[in-house]
Amino acid sequence: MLATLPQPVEIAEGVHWIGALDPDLRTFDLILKTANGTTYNAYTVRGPKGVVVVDTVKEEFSEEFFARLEQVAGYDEIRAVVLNHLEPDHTGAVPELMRRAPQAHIFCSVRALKVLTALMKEELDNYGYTLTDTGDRCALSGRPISFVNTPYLHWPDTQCTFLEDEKLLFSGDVFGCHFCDDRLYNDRVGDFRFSFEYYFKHIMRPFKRWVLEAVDKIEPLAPDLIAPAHGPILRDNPLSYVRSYRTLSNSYLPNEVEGREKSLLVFYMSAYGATADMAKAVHDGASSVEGVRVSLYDLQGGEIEPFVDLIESADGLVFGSPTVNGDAVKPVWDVLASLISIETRGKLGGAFGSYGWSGEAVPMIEDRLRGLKMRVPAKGLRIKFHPTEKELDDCRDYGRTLAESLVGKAKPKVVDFADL
Ligand SMILES: Cc1cc2nc3c(=O)[nH]c(=O)nc-3n(C[C@H](O)[C@H](O)[C@H](O)COP(=O)(O)O)c2cc1C
Repeated sequence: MLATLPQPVEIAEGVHWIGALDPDLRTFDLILKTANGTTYNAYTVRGPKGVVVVDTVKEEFSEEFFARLEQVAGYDEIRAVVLNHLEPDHTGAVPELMRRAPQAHIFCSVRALKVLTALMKEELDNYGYTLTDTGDRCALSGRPISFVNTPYLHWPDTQCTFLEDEKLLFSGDVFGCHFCDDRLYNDRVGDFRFSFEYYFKHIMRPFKRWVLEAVDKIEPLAPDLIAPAHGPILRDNPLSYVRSYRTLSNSYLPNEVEGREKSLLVFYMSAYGATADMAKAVHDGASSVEGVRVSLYDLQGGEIEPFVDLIESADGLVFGSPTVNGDAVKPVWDVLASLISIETRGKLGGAFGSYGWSGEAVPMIEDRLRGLKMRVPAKGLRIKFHPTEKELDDCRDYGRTLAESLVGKAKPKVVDFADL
């Protein structure tokens, strides 16, 4: 039975897990699926001078959290509350905890102040708080603790907290995953590798460059134990999870070797063949530019997931969609929506498509590309119904212009047939 752990669990000398289990959760933060629910891990550290609470739980699990906390500490013993990440699933019980232990001093990262203020509102004036940065050290409850800021893993505010005498890293969402199993430890729970990688892919991947910076700071600490805010506590070979963050981040980094050929992907959808003909011409035009490798994909024939990996390592993306009922077609939107888990800033973008009378699809796609912080160097190409030979030349020109912009021969050219 995985539903409840009645007692706090001592995971190191004077350190207790006092979190909550949520085995029935199937969707997290609207975007993540979880076949195994999740946990909201919170901890206490007892030292000669009192108790530190590290993180809390989602608000609806507060009762469970306070019940466990009360088994290991009195509220008047709590000297500090460390907040590694201020997302509501870890801070839901913080306002009530502070009311019960108003003498406690809050520690969170410099970048967390705005979220802390939003969380506590005017109540924050009642409490003391310290904003931490990498390398800050102090003796909380009489035990040596240092902080490691890990910005953008996965919010600006995130940090890890290192209990030096136990070499225990409280890592917040870093190295976490959505996997609920009341056996708690990585060497005792079921196989959760898929969950760990899925979490990385959807939560950490867009910030992979920040992940690499964080790993550079964490690896030298050589933690003996990693206690994340979700999922199993990593006591068996904890450094392997740190290294796997490095490997995963590197695997998603585009190949930035100077002088390599650029990759341009052309995606399209077409009901009657007009946008398909445009796509082939855009592809041919782009392919005529030396140093650019161009690939053409009909979205009718593919699952989206593998495209996302291709897109991450590509330098440019062009989308072709007919206008249907004043919009671009759903498979195109599906790809564009799935780009939230990857880094698109600075990639080249373009759009083209056939239309009948109003032609909204192309400008709508361009807006989305700009919203993803992509560079749209030439105005998108719209053609009424089936393209003529002359219009196919325009498509080739458009493809060539985009490809030239990719290899630096940029002379952006405005091609607009809206008035045809
Ligand atoms: C169901 C349907 C709805 C359409 N709605 C629009 C529209 O809102 N605006 C427009 O400009 N064209 C509209 N069209 C016209 C198509 O965009 C046009 O036929 C186009 O050439 C189709 O391109 P394709 O051959 O690549 O599918 C519509 C066509 C269909 C079949």
